[in-house]
Amino acid sequence: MGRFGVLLLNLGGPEQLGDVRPFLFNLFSDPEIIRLPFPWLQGPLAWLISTLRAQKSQENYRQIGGGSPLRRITEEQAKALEECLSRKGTDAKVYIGMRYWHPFTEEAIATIKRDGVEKLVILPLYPQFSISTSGSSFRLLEQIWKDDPSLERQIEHTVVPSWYNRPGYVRAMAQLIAQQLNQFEEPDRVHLFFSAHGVPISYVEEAGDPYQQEIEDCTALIVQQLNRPNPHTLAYQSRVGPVEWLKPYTEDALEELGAQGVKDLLVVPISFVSEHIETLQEIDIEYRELAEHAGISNFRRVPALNTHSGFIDDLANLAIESLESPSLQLSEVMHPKKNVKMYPQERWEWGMTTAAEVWNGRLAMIGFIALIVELISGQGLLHYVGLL
Ligand SMILES: C=CC1=C(C)c2cc3[nH]c(cc4nc(cc5[nH]c(cc1n2)c(C)c5CCC(=O)O)C(CCC(=O)O)=C4C)c(C)c3C=C
Ligand SMILES: [Fe+2]
Ligand SMILES: [Fe+2]
Repeated sequence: MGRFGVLLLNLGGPEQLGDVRPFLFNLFSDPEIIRLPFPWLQGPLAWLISTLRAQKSQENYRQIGGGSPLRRITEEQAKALEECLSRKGTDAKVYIGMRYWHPFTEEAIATIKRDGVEKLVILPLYPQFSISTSGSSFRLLEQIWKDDPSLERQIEHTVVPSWYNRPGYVRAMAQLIAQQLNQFEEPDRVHLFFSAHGVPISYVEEAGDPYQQEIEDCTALIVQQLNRPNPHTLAYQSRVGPVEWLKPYTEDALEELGAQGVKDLLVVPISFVSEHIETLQEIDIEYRELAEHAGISNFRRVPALNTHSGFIDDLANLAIESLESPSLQLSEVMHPKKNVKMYPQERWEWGMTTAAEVWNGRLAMIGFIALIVELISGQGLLHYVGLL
């Protein structure tokens, strides 16, 4: 029997304030996060936005203790998963590959190769698939595989694109919600507020990102499992930049519920399984304040799953099922046969025409001038459009 491995994919987060700028640079350098028509703009824009956004972002990380807890929690999840697999009779090593910060995906693959892993399950810690999250990590892995053909020979891999509909995960979520509901004075009067991380609407409508559908299906499954009379709302948080994102926006939905007279509200973060800046800072501090202003006097939140035992148990079952019957290859996830244009920059490459070349030049001039103005004045287009 060969050596088994499970690679957990996650985003990564700055561990100290000094990491914030380079972390943001890595994030904005990713074409799956900022989709630009011209690849050469990516580096300069990533530098510009990360430099200008760093201060505001650092302030948010300062409010949660000076760094993201993501690495620590992901390591705890990996350890719990490894132990659970072992209890179930499967000896597998669990690795962590972060997309934008340590331990990077590249390092994880180097270790996996050195350890002689022969069967690998690639398991994102995002329950729902998005081009901007799991898709981005899969794309990176595909590139790593292309750059090192020995990986294909050594490792039989299988990819889990998403798992929001796993019964154990849905049960664990419903259990956490029920626990919180029961602590309210009148549990049935509480409004359940599912808050998912947003993505620009063009990801869904133009690029065919299944994210919104998976979020909606996931919410419906959890509500069904919970089987309580509470009304519920689904909204999208953490918008960045000038374009339209999935709606309703969390801040608008909170205002509206406040105006309708809702007093007791329980927020359920559903697109991420660890505590992170957007639960600890954005929900617990920013949205709480906004909700209280809107008249929602009793604002509480369901904790993230972290190492919830039912959740880890389900992840272990999922990993074992995938090891036993490998199914999807990276190439199949990345280039699906169905009619979905999952990876936008491929389209742009096809669209490189003379007209695009002319626009290249014009945009370079506009961008350069805007950059100078912004750097001198500290105010400008990027502030105006909301990227900073
Ligand atoms: C399912 C979860 C996530 C989706 C979808 C997602 C898309 C997405 N994110 C940005 C921009 C930023 N994200 C940032 C941090 C961040 N994002 C997620 C998850 C999803 N992102 C998490 C868990 C975190 C926090 C990690 C941590 O440190 O705890 C940040 C940096 C923080 C900040 O400055 O606000 C940015 C920027 C875009 C543009 C996007 C979709 C295109
Ligand atoms: Fe994000
Ligand atoms: Fe945010």
